[in-house]
Amino acid sequence: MAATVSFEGRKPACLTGARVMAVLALAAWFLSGCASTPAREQNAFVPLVSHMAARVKTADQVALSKWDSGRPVHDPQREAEVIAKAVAAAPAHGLATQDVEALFTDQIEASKQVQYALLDAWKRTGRAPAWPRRSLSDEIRPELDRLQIEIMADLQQLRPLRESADCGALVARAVDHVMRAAAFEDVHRAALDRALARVCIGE
Ligand SMILES: C=C(O[C@@H]1C=C(C(=O)O)C=C[C@H]1O)C(=O)O
Repeated sequence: MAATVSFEGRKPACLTGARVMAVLALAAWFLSGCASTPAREQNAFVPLVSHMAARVKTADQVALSKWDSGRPVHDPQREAEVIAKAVAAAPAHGLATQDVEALFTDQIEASKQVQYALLDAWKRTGRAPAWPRRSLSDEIRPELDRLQIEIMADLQQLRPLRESADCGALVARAVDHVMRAAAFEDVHRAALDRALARVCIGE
């Protein structure tokens, strides 16, 4: 046999049964660890973080629409509407109006952070990407309204956990999970951190 010939009849020390078993066990342990990583990341904050990330990502389309229309990033009337709608829905979700006002102020700030960053980048090159255009009033804002409803429902579910000692760590892990799954860019990640600023209570 080739192996016998090449080792001149001696069984190589590195191929003892015990060592083979040890290597296999190590591989199984390593693979089981890899396979279970995403499951561990499925903590209770993942839905909220996903919806907030989707809201942050929508800012790409908002920025593009504003590039085309020349409208300012900051629209105080729309912001007041967004916050008023969320605050009106707060009692039905068992949430304090001040809490909801703070959380949606953060969502809006996060959106503007992305918009300013993208518009600046486009100004530097003198052009915006050739993405398909979507209407701000008929498509993008209604999508933001839908995400607002999802975010409110998530917040209702998370009420006790938001006050727990490990809230910050759970949120941070959820961010990592969502960012990896969606392959977002640095600008979105920074804005998502901004959006999440007041999710944990009593930090
Ligand atoms: C998203 C927009 O841009 C800004 C961000 C808003 C938001 O995140 O809801 C609201 C108004 C604007 O200040 C928009 O104009 O619709």
